[in-house]
Amino acid sequence: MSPILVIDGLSKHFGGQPALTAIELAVEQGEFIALLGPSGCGKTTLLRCIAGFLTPEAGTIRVAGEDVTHLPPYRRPLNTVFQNYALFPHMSVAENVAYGPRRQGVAKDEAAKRAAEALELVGLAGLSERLPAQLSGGQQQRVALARAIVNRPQLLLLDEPLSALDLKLRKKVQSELKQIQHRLGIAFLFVTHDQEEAMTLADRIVLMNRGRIEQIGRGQDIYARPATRFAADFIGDANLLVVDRRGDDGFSLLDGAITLPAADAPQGNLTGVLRPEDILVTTEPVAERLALPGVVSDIVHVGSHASVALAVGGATLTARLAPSALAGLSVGQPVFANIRLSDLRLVPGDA
Ligand SMILES: Nc1ncnc2c1ncn2[C@@H]1O[C@H](COP(=O)(O)OP(=O)(O)OP(=O)(O)O)[C@@H](O)[C@H]1O
Repeated sequence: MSPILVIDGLSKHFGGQPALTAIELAVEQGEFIALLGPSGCGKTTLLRCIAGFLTPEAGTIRVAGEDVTHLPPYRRPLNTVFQNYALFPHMSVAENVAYGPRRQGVAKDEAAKRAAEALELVGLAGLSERLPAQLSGGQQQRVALARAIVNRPQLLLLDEPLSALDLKLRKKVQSELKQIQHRLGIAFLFVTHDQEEAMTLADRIVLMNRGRIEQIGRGQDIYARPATRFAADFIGDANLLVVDRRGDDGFSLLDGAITLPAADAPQGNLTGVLRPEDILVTTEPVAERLALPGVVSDIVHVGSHASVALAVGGATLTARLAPSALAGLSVGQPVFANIRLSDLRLVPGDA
């Protein structure tokens, strides 16, 4: 199967400032992709270039094998669900969904049939005669989705479609959205700045920073093997440590820096990434780990686990502990932070 979307060397500037730089991306048919990154990193700009609302200065965009870079939005075989999915308040749900096909000249009966099918797909078949004001926020969101899929696009772009919903409803609509996407079998490109949402929904995450792609991969793979300091910090919690090459053969934590044998460490500035759950906190040193003596400086209970701050070797490390491992620990207590070299990931850039 050839990819549904291929982006090659895409760049976009606003007033001389780069908003997107050399973007390369291929999305497979039926894939759920999350475009994730902090505010201002270029997610919406990338989506708008794909939709055709912005023209890039360089690069190409291919959808279903066709170069659409210079086609107007309505000629592209895709559709977009926007953040504020304004429905027509005076039209019924069914009329809202049939509106697009009707405007394209589809006969009334056929448009109504397509709208009914789209509403069936999003699970709203029973509510087609209601007005938008008679629906919940989540149901309105599904009407917006039905409107976007009524013409069966091959690719659906979604720009933070759940951001107007409160947290509880958002979680519910997330799982519905995933099921609908699966049923439809069309590729979704979903913009979010919420890493948990991206982890929950996406087959693969495209992590963006300052107009560039930092890393592409499954959420759990980016978490386990971040390619950059930014990726390590953005996906999940991380202890980010300065790496110091001492040239001796020891691995230790001294003066706030991880020291490594020079021979083991790649060239350039490096950050050591250590996940909180990889630190074992004990009162006695653990064999076959580097047992670093330290003191508990804080304990914070976070739902199902506790976050324990440790003053160790001039650095503060955060460990994640299950409640059972907490027994007997208190602030000010001397402990050992036991770590393994194999759990330390070295990424380019300063800590
Ligand atoms: N029309 C515009 N004119 C000038 N600068 C713009 C325009 N649109 C976006 N930018 C700038 O381009 C950069 C990327 O913006 P973009 O909206 O793509 O970010 P984003 O990742 O979607 O952010 P958010 O999560 O806040 O929506 C930002 O620095 C933004 O200020």
